[in-house]
Amino acid sequence: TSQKIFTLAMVRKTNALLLGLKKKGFGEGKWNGFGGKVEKDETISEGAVRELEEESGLVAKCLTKIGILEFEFVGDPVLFEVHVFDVTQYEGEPVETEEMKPQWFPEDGIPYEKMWPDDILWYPLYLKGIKFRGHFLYQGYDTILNYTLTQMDHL
Ligand SMILES: CN1CCN(c2cc(NC3CC3)nc(N)n2)CC1
Repeated sequence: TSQKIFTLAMVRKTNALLLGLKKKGFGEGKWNGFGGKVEKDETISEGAVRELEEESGLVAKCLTKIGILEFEFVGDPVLFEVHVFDVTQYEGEPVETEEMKPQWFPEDGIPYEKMWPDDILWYPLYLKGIKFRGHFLYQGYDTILNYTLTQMDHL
């Protein structure tokens, strides 16, 4: 199988999480962190910083790798590998862009029903500061056939 590397930056402040409503493309209509593809000439974290600024206007000053999520789709040989980062120090205020409409959510008010089905499984670990590696087998884009989610001490 081939692997496509993506980034996902989760921006947090005291008891609140910044999510963006994806306005077009993959994941349209879902709330999510900010991210995209990693270009050939950049590291994964450089890609995460670039996508966060492109999609939200925020400039990450400090980001921590907190998870790796692998997504497999029945019948599709391409494996998605999503590198998840926690951003606690940033410059600027979130702005709506062509891609994303940003909104702060309280940690106990995450709109899971309007997010990818895997989020409700790994967000609780993320919000407790637990680093994780997960592998999800999807059938289509709405059904998780099975998954593994493992706590990691170092990423
Ligand atoms: C550039 N993006 C970043 C976010 N990303 C995903 C995917 C995902 N589930 C996969 C079944 C699709 N779940 C979350 N939370 N994010 C896809 C690629």
